[in-house]
Amino acid sequence: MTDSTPEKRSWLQRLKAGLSRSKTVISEGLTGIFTKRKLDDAMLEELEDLLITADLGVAMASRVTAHLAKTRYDKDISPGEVQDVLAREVTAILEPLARPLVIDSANRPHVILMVGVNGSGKTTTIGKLARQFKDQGKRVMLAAGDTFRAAAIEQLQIWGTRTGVPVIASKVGGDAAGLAYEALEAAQKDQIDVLLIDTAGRLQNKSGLMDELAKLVRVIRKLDPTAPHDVILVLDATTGQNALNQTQVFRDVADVSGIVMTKLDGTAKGGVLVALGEKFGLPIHAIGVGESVEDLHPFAPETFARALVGIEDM
Ligand SMILES: Nc1nc2c(ncn2[C@@H]2O[C@H](COP(=O)(O)OP(=O)(O)OP(=O)(O)O)[C@@H](O)[C@H]2O)c(=O)[nH]1
Repeated sequence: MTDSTPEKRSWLQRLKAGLSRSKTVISEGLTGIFTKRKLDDAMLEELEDLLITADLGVAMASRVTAHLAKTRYDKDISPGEVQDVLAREVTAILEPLARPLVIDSANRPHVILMVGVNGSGKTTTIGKLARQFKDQGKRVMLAAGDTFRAAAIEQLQIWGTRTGVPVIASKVGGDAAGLAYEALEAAQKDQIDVLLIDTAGRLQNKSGLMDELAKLVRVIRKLDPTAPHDVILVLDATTGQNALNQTQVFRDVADVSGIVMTKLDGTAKGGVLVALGEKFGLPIHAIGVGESVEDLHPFAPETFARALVGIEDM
């Protein structure tokens, strides 16, 4: 696919438009700082503050400033040169983490547990993934494992209808582990390729959440000792630094194997993906740049990095 095809252009434009608020913070900040000709301590300090404000994290901020201090101190430097250094550093951190979700056909089905706080975009992401897998010719099933809220069950059912994918659900207050067991049993019987299990995301009660997820995993392992094959944490980019806390908690309560970051359209906090990558090193499977199905896109680190820092030549 070339850059000029409509599909690539449209998702790229959504990403760029979405990240434009982060981009503006960074690129306008750089233009403000690098007005003087020679790089000095004050400029380096302002740069460090700017990168922290833009949610890129302390580690990235100190590394970039240390690199510039070493290579460019007392030399002329333009905002564009700093943007290039920044884009390269961000790409270097995120490149090893970009990993498309791979469905192993040896797993029958491949079981994906979706975790994350309520409102993070979990259900929407499940719907988008269901559609994408279905379009690849896979047989997909959904399990409404967030049995606490009627709205969560209904929403998953809507996605099921929309994508033509069966949904296993119970009534509100039902046992999530029992439901997951039934779903896996049905999926095995129906020769399903991918089973996506929604879960409740009540962070307020960490030990409750841990018990619930542990029980769910224990129960489905009675049917398939290798399940779940992926545990995907869905994070909302607009929560900024909160996404770091959420990752910490979910990593403690579940064996998170990768992340999807949603709502990168329209936030000034997109830089948090860099801080997340640096701190936890979890694979990044996809990013969400809007509410419709085609807005879930495999993560492209360099494109993301350049859009984030505001390099325009894309
Ligand atoms: N702009 C934008 N909105 C999104 C994206 N992903 C999800 N949303 C919206 O975010 C809201 C919350 O998404 P849900 O999928 O309901 O979130 P959830 O984590 O399942 O939350 P509950 O259903 O409340 O548990 C919905 O209005 C979605 O349409 C995205 O990438 N961009």
